[in-house]
Amino acid sequence: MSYPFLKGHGTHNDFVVLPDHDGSVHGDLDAARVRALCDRRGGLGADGVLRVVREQDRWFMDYRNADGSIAEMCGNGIRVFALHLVQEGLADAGEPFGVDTRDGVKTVTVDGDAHEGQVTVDMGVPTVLGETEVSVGDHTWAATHVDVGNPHAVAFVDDLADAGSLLEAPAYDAAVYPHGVNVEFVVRRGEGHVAMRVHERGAGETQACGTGACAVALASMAGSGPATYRVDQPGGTVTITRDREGRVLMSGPAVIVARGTTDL
Ligand SMILES: N[C@@H](CCC[C@H](N)C(=O)O)C(=O)O
Repeated sequence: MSYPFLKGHGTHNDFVVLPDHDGSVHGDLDAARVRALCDRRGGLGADGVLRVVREQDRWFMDYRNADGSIAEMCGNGIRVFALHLVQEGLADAGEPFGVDTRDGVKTVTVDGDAHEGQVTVDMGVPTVLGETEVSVGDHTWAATHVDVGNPHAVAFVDDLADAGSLLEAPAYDAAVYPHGVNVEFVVRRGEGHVAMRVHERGAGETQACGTGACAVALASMAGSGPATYRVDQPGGTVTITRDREGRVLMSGPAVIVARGTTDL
């Protein structure tokens, strides 16, 4: 069976987008199909899949990692998802609208010029849950446990190269993260400015992680007042702002690079 897809990315964290408005095309989307779509040699290649579903009066982002696992939320994915809706005339640029996720409804705004693909997402109020540890080989770092709807461990390192090749998942405390964890390695670049690498649960090292950038910014901010951080990643930069109420806004680019059909 042939069905439509799009390919897009947010700071080079890339996704296959599957329009499935009434759930009739991919209602049975299983892990094996997700893995086939995300396969970088035998498939379309991506870090994850975004299934676009209409539920009652809202759009639902059904997010899957490249290994077929389900995650609660994807920060780069939701920017691509929102841009897709605007480009298809299903939502308006310049107007905030809600996108449902497994972590609840997020309010997104695609900038007035949809071709620029700059999207802001209200990520809610992430929670800093305390200290833990992560390891790569025989190197262990203290890390901050941050819940951005999905789980993160943020480790400050002397040099981003200290994390090594990241071909393997860093070791973590399974009692703290019974469902796995996304691990960010961070260095400070200056006032309100950090750089990071990430090893994502279910996808390996990716070029960027939106929820990870929020976790990193929160772990970097002193106190609890308003603050803005620039977060550089191998695939690009996002801006993270915490407001007076502790809500976190993420702004960054989104791009749709291809549209087609696939038999996968
Ligand atoms: N790349 C995403 C996060 C995707 C989910 C993550 N791998 C998990 O399993 O929690 C982002 O941009 O936030």
